[in-house]
Amino acid sequence: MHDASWRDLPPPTPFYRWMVLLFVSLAMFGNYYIYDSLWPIVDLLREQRGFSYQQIGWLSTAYNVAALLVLLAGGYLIDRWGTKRAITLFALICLFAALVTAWSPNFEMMLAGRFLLGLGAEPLIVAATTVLAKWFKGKELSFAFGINLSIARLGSTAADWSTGFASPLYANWQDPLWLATAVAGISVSAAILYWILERRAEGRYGLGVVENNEKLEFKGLYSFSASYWYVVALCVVFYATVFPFRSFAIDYFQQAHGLDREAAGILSSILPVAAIIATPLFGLWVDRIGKRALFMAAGSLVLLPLFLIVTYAPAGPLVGISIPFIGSAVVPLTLLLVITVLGIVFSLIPAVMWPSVAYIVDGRRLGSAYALMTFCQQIGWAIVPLTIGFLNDKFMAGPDNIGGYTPGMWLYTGMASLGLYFSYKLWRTEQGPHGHGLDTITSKNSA
Ligand SMILES: NCCCC[C@H](N)C(=O)NCC(=O)O
Repeated sequence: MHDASWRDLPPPTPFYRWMVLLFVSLAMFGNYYIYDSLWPIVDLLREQRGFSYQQIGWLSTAYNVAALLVLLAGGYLIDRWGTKRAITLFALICLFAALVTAWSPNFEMMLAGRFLLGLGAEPLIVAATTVLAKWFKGKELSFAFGINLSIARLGSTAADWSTGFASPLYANWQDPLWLATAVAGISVSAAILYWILERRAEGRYGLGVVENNEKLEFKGLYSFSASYWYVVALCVVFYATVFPFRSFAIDYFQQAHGLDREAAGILSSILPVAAIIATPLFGLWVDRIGKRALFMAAGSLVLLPLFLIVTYAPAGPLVGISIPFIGSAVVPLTLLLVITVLGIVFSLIPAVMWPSVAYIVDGRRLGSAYALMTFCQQIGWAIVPLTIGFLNDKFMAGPDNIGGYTPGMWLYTGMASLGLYFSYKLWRTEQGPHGHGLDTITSKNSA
């Protein structure tokens, strides 16, 4: 709680604000790195530990199950402890989770590690959003969110790139996970530095107050409009397609397309790299011209054929990619084009979809609306990796039977068609009398 004297204090200096953004974003960097550190070792887990694809699917789903449980209480805990304690505690949980995942060759232990990661990582993301709202409200909030997401996604990129810069570690499944544990240490250190900064700021600067931020409230669920539910439905199917695809992508590129691990990691990294560059640009563009529902429908349309192109189209000529200090790769042109386009869609849809909620939902219920959307997101994202794992096992997918990966690709395509349907329904609704101006409000004509 803030007393009246807080309002008399000067606002934090820009330097102080950007330092807070940097440390909170570094905490997110570690969080994303640990999550994605598992995907470059899928083949090693199968070869050295005898895991099935479905067990790999469970390692992904365990994260979401924990996130679903903790998201119910996450907002309450952040309010009760304050963001300083909450971020540090959640970063420590992520560190412990990384340690448990790396520790034992036992599947159940690894599952427990991924479950713990879900307990720490998703509320850390919510707490980071709260910090940004507190420090940047009325300033460069959207830009700060963009930077924060880009630094977080650098964590995903670094995990993919570790197949190049840390290639000697990939002789066994465990060493890359120890590296992830070390990166988790960066996350905890950044959280502690943020704590110190905010503590020093108290009594010196007046910070904004964030009320009812990100609290999940099921009451009043029925009063959200049809447009809100179409956005939520798109969010569910979109992330349930892209995140599971990323989880299995490196292994898929190795087994079905014959790439080595380094090349597969570099290829997979194009998706987050494209997102780092293009997400803020799409955000700026859509703010200028509106057409949000149309952009979401266009993104969904572009997504639709990509998994079938990867499966059925000729691989095309080989092309070289070189990333200074990281490594180089020679990959088929078709794969390169598909992953680049997927990266553009992975920038476009999130850049438009998340801010669109603010136009559809009353400001007082925005926190609740976002929390509900994230909750639903986790449900779809929990189910699909398990199903992909089941399909890959059932159809005996592997280098000697690459057709075994095809049912999974059809599942992604089915999800993408649902995304196209929901985004079309959203666009139609927004054209009619119950629209919220998603396609018409721009930075020029908004009040
Ligand atoms: N390893 C990434 C997990 C991010 C989950 C988070 N709930 C989310 O959806 N963030 C938005 C994004 O587009 O990354």
